Amino acid sequence: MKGEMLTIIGVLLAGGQSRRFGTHKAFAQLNGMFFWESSMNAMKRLTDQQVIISHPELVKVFQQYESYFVCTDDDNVVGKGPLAGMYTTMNHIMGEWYIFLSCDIPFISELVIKQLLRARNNKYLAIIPQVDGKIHPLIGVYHRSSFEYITSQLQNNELKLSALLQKMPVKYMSIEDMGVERKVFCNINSQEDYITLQSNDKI
Ligand SMILES: Nc1nc2c(ncn2[C@@H]2O[C@H](COP(=O)(O)OP(=O)(O)OP(=O)(O)O)[C@@H](O)[C@H]2O)c(=O)[nH]1
Repeated sequence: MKGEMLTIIGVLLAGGQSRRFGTHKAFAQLNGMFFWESSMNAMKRLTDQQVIISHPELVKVFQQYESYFVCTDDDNVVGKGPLAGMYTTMNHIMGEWYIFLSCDIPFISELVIKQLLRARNNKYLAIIPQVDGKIHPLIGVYHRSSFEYITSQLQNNELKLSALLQKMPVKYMSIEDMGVERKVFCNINSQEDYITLQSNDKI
């Protein structure tokens, strides 16, 4: 998998257990579209290569859809949450920048990703939205150099993304900076969230 340096790698993180949701939430739907497709569509046109880093049960399912590169977390980090997916992708696929998106943000839009990418410069290792004081590390753009921080977090078993971001130079962007609606950052964790989403089309 390692090879020529690509510029921007789009990574869909879909290796979670969805314990709170009860079934794999990547395959929940809003308006006839799978949640994972909303994330992929938001970044597809802006990236040189797309990767789905998935749960072992889902690899074959994802492979049916399009010719995305689909893989699972490396054995040495399996069970360690989203950081494991970030590590695995960076370990195998060379890029300068990586867009990491979770698979439970059905309102995500291409505009958000464009705005995060526009903010890239050599001062920051990550560009992350911050909405009403809450950070969204899984709607993020990360530089290749963040790999060493991710590796160190995993080695120390510090698996919270907020802890990772505290160690790196990060640019935080508000909804005003990006010119987008608050709604695009809604994420679905439980059936209750999903029912609310279906009844109101918002949370
Ligand atoms: N590759 C990979 N992705 C993960 C892993 N854990 C979570 N994710 C992804 O990270 C995003 C946020 O996940 P969470 O909602 O925090 O965790 P989850 O396991 O999906 O759900 P819960 O079991 O309810 O906590 C989702 O897109 C998950 O698929 C993991 O171990 N590996």
